[in-house]
Amino acid sequence: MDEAARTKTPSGVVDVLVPVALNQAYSYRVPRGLDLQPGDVVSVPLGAREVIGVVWAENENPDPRLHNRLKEVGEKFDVPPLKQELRSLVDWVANYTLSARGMVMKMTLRMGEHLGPERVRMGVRLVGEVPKRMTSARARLIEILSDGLLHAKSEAAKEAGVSGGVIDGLVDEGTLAIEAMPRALPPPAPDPTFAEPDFSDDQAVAAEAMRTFAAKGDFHAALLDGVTGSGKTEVYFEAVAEVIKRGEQVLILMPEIALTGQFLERFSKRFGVRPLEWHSELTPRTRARNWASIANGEAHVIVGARSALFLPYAKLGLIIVDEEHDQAYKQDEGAHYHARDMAVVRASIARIPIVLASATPSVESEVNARKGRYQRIALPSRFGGQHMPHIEVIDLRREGPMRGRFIAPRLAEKIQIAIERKEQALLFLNRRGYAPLTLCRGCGHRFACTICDAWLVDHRFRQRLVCHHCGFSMHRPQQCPHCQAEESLVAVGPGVERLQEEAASLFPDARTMVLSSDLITSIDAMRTELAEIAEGRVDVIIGTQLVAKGHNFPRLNLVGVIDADLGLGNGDPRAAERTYQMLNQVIGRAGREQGRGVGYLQTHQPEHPVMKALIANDREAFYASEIEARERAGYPPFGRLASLIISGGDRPTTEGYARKLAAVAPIDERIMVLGPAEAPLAVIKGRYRFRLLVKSARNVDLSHYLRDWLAHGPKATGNLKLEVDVDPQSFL
Ligand SMILES: Nc1ncnc2c1ncn2[C@@H]1O[C@H](COP(=O)(O)OP(=O)(O)OP(=O)(O)O)[C@@H](O)[C@H]1O
Ligand SMILES: [Zn+2]
Repeated sequence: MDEAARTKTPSGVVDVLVPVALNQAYSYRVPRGLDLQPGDVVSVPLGAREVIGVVWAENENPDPRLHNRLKEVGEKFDVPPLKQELRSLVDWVANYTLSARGMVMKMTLRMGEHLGPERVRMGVRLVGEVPKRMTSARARLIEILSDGLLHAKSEAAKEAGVSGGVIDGLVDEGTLAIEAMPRALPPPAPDPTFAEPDFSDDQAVAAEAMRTFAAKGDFHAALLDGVTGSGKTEVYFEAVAEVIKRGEQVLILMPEIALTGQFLERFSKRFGVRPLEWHSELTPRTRARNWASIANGEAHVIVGARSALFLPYAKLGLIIVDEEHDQAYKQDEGAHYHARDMAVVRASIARIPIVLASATPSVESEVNARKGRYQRIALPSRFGGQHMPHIEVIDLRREGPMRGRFIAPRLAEKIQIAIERKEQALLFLNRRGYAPLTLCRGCGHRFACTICDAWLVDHRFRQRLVCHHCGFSMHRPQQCPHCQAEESLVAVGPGVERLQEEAASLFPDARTMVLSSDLITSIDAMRTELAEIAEGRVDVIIGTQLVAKGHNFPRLNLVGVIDADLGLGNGDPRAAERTYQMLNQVIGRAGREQGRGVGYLQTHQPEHPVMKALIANDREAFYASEIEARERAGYPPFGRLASLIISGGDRPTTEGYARKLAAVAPIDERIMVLGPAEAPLAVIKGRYRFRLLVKSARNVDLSHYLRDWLAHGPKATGNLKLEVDVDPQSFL
């Protein structure tokens, strides 16, 4: 209906949604001669600015008295209109997450400043004799163009450090000629039969199920549930092949850009070309070009971070959410949305299939599969006859390392053996920096952030003490600022940098590498480091969660978890699930291609259900107990949660507002409002934080309840801020 039934706008007024924090669309007059439809991308005046917006609806009954006061639509851009499917998604997400619709819409228009068809760029080429009158500017330019090739005009001028006038002068004299630059070619199409893999028996069954699943069209969801190293990627590529054969587009969502390096290569081995990428580090020009080729249907397969969900696909036929359990899918700034859940919404609106893939499914998806809402496609064993890693416990109460050390003797011994065998070892510790706390041995002074309720983390590599919440940093002083004692400061606890120091002293001949997000300068640099590991040029890898998931390091057979208890017991209802997933994933990096993988868990609580399930490799035990616990407590997916985070510049006002808000919560027997309680991170960036937790039965429309409540409740004025997080993942 979008593209087909194009008629003039009879009322002469359209409602345009603009990319600002507003829910409603504004009315604008349609200038004579312009034909506008819902979905068209237009420019409109907004205050003193001109902004890009999207026609959301025709305004059929504009108020005639307002007509002359309405401003006019500026231009209509020459890009495909946003389809109904995408506009419905925007409405849905805004409604569900209580975010401003304009801000959700804004995510669909992230194409940079270049809008419309790519402009023809002019190039310059050396074609004639050198001129009689030479200047140094002319000489530099001619030097650059001496290869006789066509150079972009603006770039040649920039490189030579000359103005466009110098080029024009030489064109007039016949030395140079101006020609149009050829357009970038559309991305080549992936070939579904380029290199079909030989599947194992298990894989062949799953691959067939994938093809059938993808061929059905219409909305349905599958959980591709396969142990680490089972070949989930190879198997879901079969669904991708099926859909590109039909000429439709595929979106593959990845939680982290760190995972995409190896993925791009595997994709091109299977399909002959690379997929299109979408993430925050694309240059504006590439971003604009990729946006356009997604919108006009030239792009076939798009691999992207969560924001790729809101792109204007011309004919989306399948969505795959890889590592669907990953927390990184939740956006916790601006619109608080969960990209996996919203991907399911998009698939259902667009009536297309969706695959969620994971070795450690979220409890939500596991329950959906158990209840038959999602089709389960399982890969119960590793590819190539490889065994699942064997897991051993190192009980820190009995065989821990000596004071100030973090690698237990037994683990150190095993690493030494691995190094001698020319295998790799991975030490996992989900803590950036050198030490999480610095204190004075003399007076006990602890270094804390001045504006957050947090300790400063010692980063030796950068030589600073850093707050992980606001970025505040300071030089590590020589003496204690409190008691003035010299050389009295000690680092307490380990971070990955400190672990590297220990590894270097234990294994002096080994090559060690630390991988941690704060040490990464660019996506390219990170991909290079990961490739070096995969090639075996590192013996001991020390990393945070950045190395925990998805990677394939052929020579890695030993994983040591330095502090398996780190994520447990902080009162977070998802702590058990997250710890299970994280440890399972990281140990799953071991023994993928040759030899038997072993994981060592250093823990103080080997009897904890999560540790027991991991040690016994008993996934069923974990899900059964976790599902039961959630059901008993009415936690998701058996109930719903939302949190309201109230922050402000001073404690009494903030708490007072939180109390007033809680007091006016509408009474509903299916809903409980808990709090206000001081947030675990009680102060961030000098702002005091309180939380209200709203808990309801599963069948309650919690968004509706919240909207109703907030519409009637006291407003967050002045310095106060209220953030709504429906389906919170983080409880800090
Ligand atoms: N049929 C196959 N033929 C050749 N190689 C395969 C096949 N299946 C899997 N592999 C290889 O086995 C390794 C593991 O596969 P893959 O990374 O897809 O596993 P996974 O299930 O995604 O694991 P994880 O959950 O740990 O990320 C990869 O190197 C992959 O190329
Ligand atoms: Zn801080």
